Amino acid sequence: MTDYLNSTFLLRNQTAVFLYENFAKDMPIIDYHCHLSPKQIYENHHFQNITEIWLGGDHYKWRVMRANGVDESYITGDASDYDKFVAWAKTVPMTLGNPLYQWSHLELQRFFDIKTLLNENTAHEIWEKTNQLLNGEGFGARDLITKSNVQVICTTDDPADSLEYHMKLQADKDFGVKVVPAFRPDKALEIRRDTFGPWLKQLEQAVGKEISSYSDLLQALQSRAEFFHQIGCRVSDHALDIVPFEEATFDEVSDIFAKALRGEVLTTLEEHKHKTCTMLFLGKLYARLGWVMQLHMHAARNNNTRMFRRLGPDTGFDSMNDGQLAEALCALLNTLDEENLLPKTILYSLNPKDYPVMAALMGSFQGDGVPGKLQLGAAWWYNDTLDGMLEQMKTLANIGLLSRFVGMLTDSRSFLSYTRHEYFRRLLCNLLGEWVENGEAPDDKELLGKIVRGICYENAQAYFSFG
Ligand SMILES: O=C(O)[C@@H](O)[C@H](O)[C@H](O)C(=O)CO
Repeated sequence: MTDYLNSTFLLRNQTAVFLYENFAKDMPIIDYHCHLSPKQIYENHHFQNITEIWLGGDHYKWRVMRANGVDESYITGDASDYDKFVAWAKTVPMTLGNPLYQWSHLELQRFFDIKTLLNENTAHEIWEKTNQLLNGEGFGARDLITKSNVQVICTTDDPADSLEYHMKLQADKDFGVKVVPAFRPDKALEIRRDTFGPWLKQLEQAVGKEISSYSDLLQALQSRAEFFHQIGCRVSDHALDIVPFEEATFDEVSDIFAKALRGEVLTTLEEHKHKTCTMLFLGKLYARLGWVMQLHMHAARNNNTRMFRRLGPDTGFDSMNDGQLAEALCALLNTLDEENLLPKTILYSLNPKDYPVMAALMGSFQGDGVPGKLQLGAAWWYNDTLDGMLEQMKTLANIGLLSRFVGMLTDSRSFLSYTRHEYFRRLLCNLLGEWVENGEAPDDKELLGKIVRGICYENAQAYFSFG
């Protein structure tokens, strides 16, 4: 059997190998979007076993286990951790072709030095070896981050969050990794969801005052954003499953907010007016703070009502929205730009049909002397696959500037997912290497090295200015 995932994994030509070894492999990681727990980082959480760290919250794995016919009790149910791991081990061979197959073995190799293929027959030995290591020194959350050469971690945080653990981490001079929050005010926009009322109470607690008007809401959001800024936040994040754009006066939206506070049902039009007005307020706020605005668009979340009632969000029952994007997104960006208050913005869509639309639209708003002011976001979720990453990079190269791309992120809930950066860096170097060896690009190692270093690290360092 060939040495699986060997040193030239995904590097199919000599130029690719040279670029990866000399310019990509050792660059630090700036993980500017993830869902890791700042509490677990602060506490250097030690994981009981491989099931906790690998399967504890990873709905990517849960989805393929379901598709493989595994009973829910072995996924999110009450089966033992060992039985859940065996169920995953039985599934892994069936994932061949899905990046989970490569990621799983890459993680076993990079963190546990295990080169054995995971399957039902090897499950027990791998369970034993991984748990022995996890229960020893050097496998706490902080250790895994440090081993992965991570320099910055951007978690995903609600405006009402106390940021207790971010502050504790920043006071801890023994931990050399910067852990900063990202401002994710989705619940402020989702005015028709039943989460809105309870969340408003949490926000009132956080700002120490009642929120009884739309003006109060905006003041509270601004106050929290300024607090987040003090704690090092330089990026916001929005899940815009659809991009609404319905202009309305401040008074109209204030009336809509009052109607919601009275518990009255809002129309879709009223919801969209609220979302549009709030997004415009926040976009201008981000521009004034110098933040980056991330828009995660066209997810179709929580499709399975029965399972949503049972398990809640982010449990593997999401898919892609195939709606239209161009007009509303252009109106949002243009309205902000007209006041010279369009922030640095990263556009993600869960539907790759939107890549050329977003890449072309970006070109209408680049400028202000900021290289890559608008970014085509890294291949997201169902697209962070070999094909998806290549499609995103090729679209950006064809329509915009790949050289100014701020590169990969893990977007993960697992501390073992940093191998996704390696996977991406290998793909990037192979893409450039193929262009060189096909004669489509010059064999100019200085230029190629500058571009590779930029996409792997230097562009993100300059773009996010985390300090
Ligand atoms: O940030 C998001 O909305 C998504 O990334 C979502 O959290 C999803 O669960 C995910 O992690 C996809 O990688």
